[in-house]
Amino acid sequence: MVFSQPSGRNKQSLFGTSDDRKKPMPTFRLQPKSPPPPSMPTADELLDTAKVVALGMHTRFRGVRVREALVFQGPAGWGEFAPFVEYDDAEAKLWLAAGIEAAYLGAPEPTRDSVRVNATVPAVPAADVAALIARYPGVDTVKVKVAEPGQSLDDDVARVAAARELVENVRIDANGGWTVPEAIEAIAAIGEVEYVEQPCRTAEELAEVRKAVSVPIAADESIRRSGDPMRVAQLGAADVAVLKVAPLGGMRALLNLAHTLPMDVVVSSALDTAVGIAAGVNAAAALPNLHRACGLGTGELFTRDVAPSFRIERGVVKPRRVEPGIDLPLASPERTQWWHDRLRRCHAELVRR
Ligand SMILES: O=C(O)CCC(=O)C1=CC=C[C@@H](O)[C@@H]1C(=O)O
Ligand SMILES: [Mg+2]
Repeated sequence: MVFSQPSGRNKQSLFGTSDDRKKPMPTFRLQPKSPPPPSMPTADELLDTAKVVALGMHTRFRGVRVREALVFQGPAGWGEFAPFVEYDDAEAKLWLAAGIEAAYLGAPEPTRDSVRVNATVPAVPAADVAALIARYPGVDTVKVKVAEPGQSLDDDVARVAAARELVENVRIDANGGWTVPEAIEAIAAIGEVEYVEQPCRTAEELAEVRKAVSVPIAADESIRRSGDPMRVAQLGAADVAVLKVAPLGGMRALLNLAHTLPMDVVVSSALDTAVGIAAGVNAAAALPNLHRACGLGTGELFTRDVAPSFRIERGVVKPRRVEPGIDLPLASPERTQWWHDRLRRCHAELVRR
């Protein structure tokens, strides 16, 4: 597989271009007049510069206590390969495509020089919310996790109330944890929010909840894990699309999808290291329209990152180049081997496409 060199707005990715937005799903093709394209990097080339890191977290987040990631360097910068450990190769290969895009093609053309971010509050006790939000100077939006297994609706109501006391705009994320009746009951108990992200598991359930409540509904897993991101739009299941660079296969794939979806988008992290966050910030900075705060402040959840976290000032972050340091918190030799093997399998799947 080959792809073209970066060349202004017509840069191409493994999965599409940022300005050829009529296509419903990104496709790979060459530009006839561009300079001879470099080869797709081999797995050996990627592994030559690869570092596998294990980053501690302040609080457990989506069941993760230690975030593992593989980062590698290419001619355009650093890329990240960090699909969650339970994902199979068919899903994980998109994350590799995103990392290769960042390291070998670089960022799409920006349309803005800063991106508004939200604070992210894991399913912590209400008493801990203020200290978490304090890590996000100047933000006007907080995303609060709800529907955590083992917790009650009262816990959710208390956590959201604690966030509301500090920040004007609150959104909640249930990660598909409610049934339709539970979602309707919980939304009534929690009250006014900016939106409810993925209240239930399926797009059909999201559509049902959306009909029954007045608060906006956002789709996350129904887009990034469904195999058919347009289904949410066809079913009228959401008002907002939460888009993540790595699960969608790259910055340009995200831009293509944002262009095609008939709704507001929010760019969010996939619990990325600073390398992956850079790709998220670059994608958000390249969107022609962006009206809501983005979930790109998750560097604050790590005790240590591969490079200094994106500094949040007055509620915004700015695109920047990220260079991992030399003194990294490396994973064990066994885990490193596991990630190398996984990268080789995903690379083989990408080449086979
Ligand atoms: O959107 C945010 O504020 C931060 C990112 C975030 O919440 C997530 C990142 C990674 C995995 C997910 O479980 C989670 C989400 O569901 O949106
Ligand atoms: Mg979510």
